[in-house]
Amino acid sequence: MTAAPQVVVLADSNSLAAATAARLVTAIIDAQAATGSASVVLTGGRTGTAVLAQVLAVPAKDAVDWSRVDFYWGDERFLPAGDPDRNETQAREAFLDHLPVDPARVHVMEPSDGKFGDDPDAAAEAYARLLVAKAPGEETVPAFDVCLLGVGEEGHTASIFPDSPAVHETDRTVVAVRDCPKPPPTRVSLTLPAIRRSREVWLLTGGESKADAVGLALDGATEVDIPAAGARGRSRTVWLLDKAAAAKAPGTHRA
Ligand SMILES: O=C(O)[C@H](O)[C@@H](O)[C@H](O)[C@H](O)COP(=O)(O)O
Repeated sequence: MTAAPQVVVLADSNSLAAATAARLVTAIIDAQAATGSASVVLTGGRTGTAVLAQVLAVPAKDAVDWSRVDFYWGDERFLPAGDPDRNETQAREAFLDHLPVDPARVHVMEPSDGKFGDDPDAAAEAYARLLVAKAPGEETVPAFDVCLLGVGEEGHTASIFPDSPAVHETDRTVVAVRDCPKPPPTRVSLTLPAIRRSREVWLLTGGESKADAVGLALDGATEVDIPAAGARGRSRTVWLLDKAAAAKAPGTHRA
């Protein structure tokens, strides 16, 4: 079992996004210094997208070779390409379109009008095959340097919801998710076994509506009840919170 999660509490949502963005740039610089490249799993949601937008304001971003970063998604809303609600669309607008990334290293989950049409299972299987192709040796998922994840009010992360088929998935690395409580209803998502291949998992969330889920996740809740509790990195798990979301977290030191 990996080390206990670290908890970092920032004053408010703006400082949460800014601090996480700076941390992400440093993590990418460190990864590239060690291996020549970096791999980051992006998340949807307001907090995750705010972090990406803040990266553009990090002076050290120019020390990153953005052409040698592989970008993946933890989940995607299964919508037509370019739909404003797609995580890909929001990430491109906030961040990817403003940096010299290598388009071949931006690994999107297929849209509902893409190669596989309106078949989320086929899109999920294709993404799983991509992960195998990018993974070392016999592994089926790359060892992502950083996996960014949001957290929902009831404890979901990526598109893995409490007591859902996705949270009980132990074999597949990517699944189609239907009838999601959070719209849109159909999504494609990494599973917890895939997320746990990450070197570092960063859960980032703010606001008092998340305080209950955060408190339960950090106080021993099962991943079936609170899927975010099962999102653990192999070497580090960090919860990046604002004060409101940390209000019920056990024993946290507030920045
Ligand atoms: O596609 C999505 O909706 C996200 O992947 C989802 O997991 C999100 O990160 C959380 O629901 C938190 O969203 P907020 O940060 O907007 O509360």
